[in-house]
Amino acid sequence: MDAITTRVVPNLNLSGSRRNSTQFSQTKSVVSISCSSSEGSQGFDKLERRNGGRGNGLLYGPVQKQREIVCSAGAGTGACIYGEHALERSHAHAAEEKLGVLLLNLGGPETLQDVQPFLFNLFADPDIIRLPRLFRFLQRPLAQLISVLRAPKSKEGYAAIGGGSPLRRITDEQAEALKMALEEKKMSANVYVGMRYWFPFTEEAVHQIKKDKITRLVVLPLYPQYSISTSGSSIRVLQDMFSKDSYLSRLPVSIIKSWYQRIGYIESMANLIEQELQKFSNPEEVMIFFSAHGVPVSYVEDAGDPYKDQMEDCIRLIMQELKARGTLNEHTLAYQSRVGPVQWLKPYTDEVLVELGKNGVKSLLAVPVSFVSEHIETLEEIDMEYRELALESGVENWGRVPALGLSPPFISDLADAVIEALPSAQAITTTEVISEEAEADPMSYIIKMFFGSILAFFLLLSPKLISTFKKLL
Ligand SMILES: C=CC1=C(C)c2cc3[nH]c(cc4nc(cc5[nH]c(cc1n2)c(C)c5CCC(=O)O)C(CCC(=O)O)=C4C)c(C)c3C=C
Ligand SMILES: [Fe+2]
Repeated sequence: MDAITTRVVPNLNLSGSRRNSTQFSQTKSVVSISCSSSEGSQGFDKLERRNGGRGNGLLYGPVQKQREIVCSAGAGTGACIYGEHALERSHAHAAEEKLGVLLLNLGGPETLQDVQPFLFNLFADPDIIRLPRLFRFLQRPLAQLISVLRAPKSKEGYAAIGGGSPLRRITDEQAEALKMALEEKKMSANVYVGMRYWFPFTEEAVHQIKKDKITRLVVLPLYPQYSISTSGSSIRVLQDMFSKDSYLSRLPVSIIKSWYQRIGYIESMANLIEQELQKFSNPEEVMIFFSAHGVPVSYVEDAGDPYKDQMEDCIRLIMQELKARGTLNEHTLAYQSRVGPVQWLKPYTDEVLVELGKNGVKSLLAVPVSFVSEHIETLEEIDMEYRELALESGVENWGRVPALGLSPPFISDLADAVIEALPSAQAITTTEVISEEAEADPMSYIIKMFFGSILAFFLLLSPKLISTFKKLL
């Protein structure tokens, strides 16, 4: 049969109800392209000059009006599975077109000096600290405050793993491996890396895509499950940029929003789990302990983040695969890495570890499941903090599954995901709605910013508040 079978996982409303706030960033001497992320990033211009090679000479432009957009690119939320003929067609496209793959990731500080500006960029993201609209003017002063207070603790963590995050190196290696895997499948493509909070920033990658005159683009966030705080935030930055540029707004784009349900990913995870289980003296007695990065409960309950549902579905699929292979171990899922005073998804990894130890569980295999590279939360939080906690609580045998990294079946499956996504690429169409902030009088924004900064300044000077914050962070 010639029919193309397409399975599209239900769509997400990416625009949600969030609006970007008008952003003031200083006028810079060089503006390669006018990219106005709603959060001017710290370290971006300064390090640009200092390091030259780290970026592309791309700097933020002066004050820009932000517009909310409704995006229709890459219509499917998750995997689109196409029949043979669609694949043939996409190979034919490859002959005429210049294909690009944009890998989106979080980014991480490369040195201890990078930690505070990296944290500023993270907390200045309205998808990370979701303030009510009335208080949005406090986003940047608050990000400054929290990043300064959080930096010492984060620095300790990064110091313990060698003084910086390995994320850039690993993501670059994954990009190279993906390019080769695509070539093996007779698909030639440029693969770009765009980080959300540190070098190379997404804006730099997009600038390069434009320079290279890419004619069709697949966007692949390196997060298996979708969250507003991760893939959602990176995609929003892209939407902002694409909607303001005549070339980018016409470029056919396919966005793979989540891919945890791909059989290649599930099998690769099951392979790693089986390999690590074999290292225990009694593999069948080991509890498989999935530890996912948490998000605040309000993301799921108020903002409709599908992250928790997708995570649970992901664990179900991995366990189903293991069962089919005759691996019948018990398992549990908990959430790690909470930050700040609000409620995060439960159960919390640290609390469950203590409980399991008390209940007599002797062997545990930790499985990081929300990320595909080693990073601070695997190398420091799991391998050091949680391991120690588990051993203190009565667990005797501890193991940890490595992140997928460059695992060949995993990279090969990512290449398949890219090839399958190509035919559905379409231009990002935008319905522009001028946001309230953009419509507002710029003077009132300046006044709000001024008083917000004063407020944040006094908060910063209050020792009592600082100690309260320090306890919370
Ligand atoms: C799926 C993965 C991730 C989700 C969901 C996520 C949400 C989220 N994170 C923070 C705060 C911090 N995250 C930090 C580092 C960090 N986060 C992820 C992944 C997810 N975050 C990764 C891979 C990394 C590490 C990068 C590296 O350098 O190796 C940090 C900085 C480190 C620290 O101080 O602990 C913070 C802070 C929030 C608030 C949030 C959801 C709202
Ligand atoms: Fe995080």
